[in-house]
Amino acid sequence: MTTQTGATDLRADVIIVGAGSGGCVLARRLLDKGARVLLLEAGGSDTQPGTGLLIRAPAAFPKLFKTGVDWAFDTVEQPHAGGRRFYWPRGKVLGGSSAINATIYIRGSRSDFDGWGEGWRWEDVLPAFRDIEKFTGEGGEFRGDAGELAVGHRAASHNLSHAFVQAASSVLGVPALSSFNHGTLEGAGILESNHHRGERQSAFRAFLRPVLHHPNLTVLTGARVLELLWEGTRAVGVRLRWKGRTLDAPAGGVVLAAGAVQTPQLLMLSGVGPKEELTRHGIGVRVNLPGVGAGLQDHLAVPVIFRSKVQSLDAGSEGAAFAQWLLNRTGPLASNIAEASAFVRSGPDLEHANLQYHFGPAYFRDHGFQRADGWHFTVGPVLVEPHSSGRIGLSSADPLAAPRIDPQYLSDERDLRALVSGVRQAREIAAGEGLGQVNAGEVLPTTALQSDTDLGEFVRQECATLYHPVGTAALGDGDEAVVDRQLAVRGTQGLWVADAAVMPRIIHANTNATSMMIGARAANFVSLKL
Ligand SMILES: Cc1cc2nc3c(=O)[nH]c(=O)nc-3n(C[C@H](O)[C@H](O)[C@H](O)COP(=O)(O)OP(=O)(O)OC[C@H]3O[C@@H](n4cnc5c(N)ncnc54)[C@H](O)[C@@H]3O)c2cc1C
Repeated sequence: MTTQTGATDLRADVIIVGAGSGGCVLARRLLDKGARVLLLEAGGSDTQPGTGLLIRAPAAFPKLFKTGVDWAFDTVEQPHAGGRRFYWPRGKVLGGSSAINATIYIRGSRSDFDGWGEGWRWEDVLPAFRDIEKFTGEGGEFRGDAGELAVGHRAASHNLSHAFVQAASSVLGVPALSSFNHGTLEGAGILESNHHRGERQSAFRAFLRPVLHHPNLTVLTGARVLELLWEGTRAVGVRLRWKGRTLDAPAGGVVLAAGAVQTPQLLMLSGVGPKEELTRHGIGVRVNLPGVGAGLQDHLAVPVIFRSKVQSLDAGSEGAAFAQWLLNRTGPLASNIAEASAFVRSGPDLEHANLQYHFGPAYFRDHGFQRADGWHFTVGPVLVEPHSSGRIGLSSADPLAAPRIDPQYLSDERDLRALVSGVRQAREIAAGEGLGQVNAGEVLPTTALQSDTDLGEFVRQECATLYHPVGTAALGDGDEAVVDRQLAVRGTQGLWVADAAVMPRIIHANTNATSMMIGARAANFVSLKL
């Protein structure tokens, strides 16, 4: 599958590897600055038969799992989480993971970014967030209304989601909020989404599709980058597989935006990474950077599910839901399943809320692969301040092989304790004012499980990724930093990273908005050096 637009040769000022959240925003902002951009995406178009409509219908995202638009990675066995291998979906399509995600739009908090330090504090990143947003609600100093990305409340939220907000705020003693995007992550509220008239707005749809015929833009789909090309320590292009051929594409600079899983893999395949890891796989060391692949963090979610006395989102026929969505872009498929959230501290001594409940007026377990008849709602505690961290390594020097993914889930005891407390609190919320009246009984973990030991075992067996890996090419100043504060790869020239990999510490919320913000800011740094 190929999309070739604008200029037809492969010569560019900048090559961007990966048309995901970071890559699409970066490409658009570089075009705006007059650069010639070659964007290389391993996946295909987002309008392919079989997946195109499922990408556009927001609540259909679980139907995209393990299809052709999903890399469908697996972690290595996780010794602290029942020895399980965790399934990790990642988008392999124009738009990347923003084309298969749950469309929640949420920035991190002021303290998240202040913690990243110089150049990345809240005051530094806020203009970039505002710049990308076309916010449909009440504006104000924190919001942008002139950007490309539709942001705001969905046209409709389920009554159960409103009941959750009421119950969570009264049980947890936190305020009911109209938005989480003002820099503070405390309270309960309906989540904002990236929807436009009932359809998903991926980063590709918002930022690139409108300018696809720009003369300075070439987008190649089905273009798998294998490694970087070098002159000494200067990146001067990439080698790629495209239409069964291996090609070399030169450029004035290269930006990796292949995501937190594959950006470190590409760096290592190109000789940039921890010396021992490269040597083990027979790869020559160009720059010994021990931080590449290290510092991997993710958010873990636990399904706590109840039967509902009122009709839930997933109760009707799938065919009818699809017909309604096709007709006027309303109904269950115009939802994003995780419609509401609440942020709370699992203990009084914590500085920040470390749990984010995701509420869905539906049965959501095992990425949606496991279904159940009847009406349900899910109150899923998600650990947004994990202490465990792992790494991305190589499984082989073969660029077409999947990398070795080891998040080391629950290796820090505090993470298990926080999630167990989250399960207990989810039960309280489900019994709270508003939700208690429609709660027809606990399905998961089941009321039989009450002790810390039993609930701990339940968490180990049932927890799943909330799809937010970050930190594998972290920005900073120390020895473990992979990129500097302008996102340039240390020890190299002409090479940058612009995706979720650069987050030096996972934010306390969903990671898509921040990945796009990183793409937007990267354009400023890269264009200065071209
Ligand atoms: C199922 C799911 C649900 C999620 N839900 C939400 C949500 O509701 N809200 C939220 O805020 N966040 C959510 N996230 C997380 C969010 O989408 C990601 O953090 C964000 O998209 C990451 O952006 P990125 O630019 O780092 O990588 P990606 O968007 O993953 O982009 C990387 C791109 O690089 C391409 N690529 C990789 N390797 C190569 C190569 N060698 N050559 C060429 N191209 C390559 C990939 O195909 C992909 O298109 C979700 C993620 C998933 C997977």
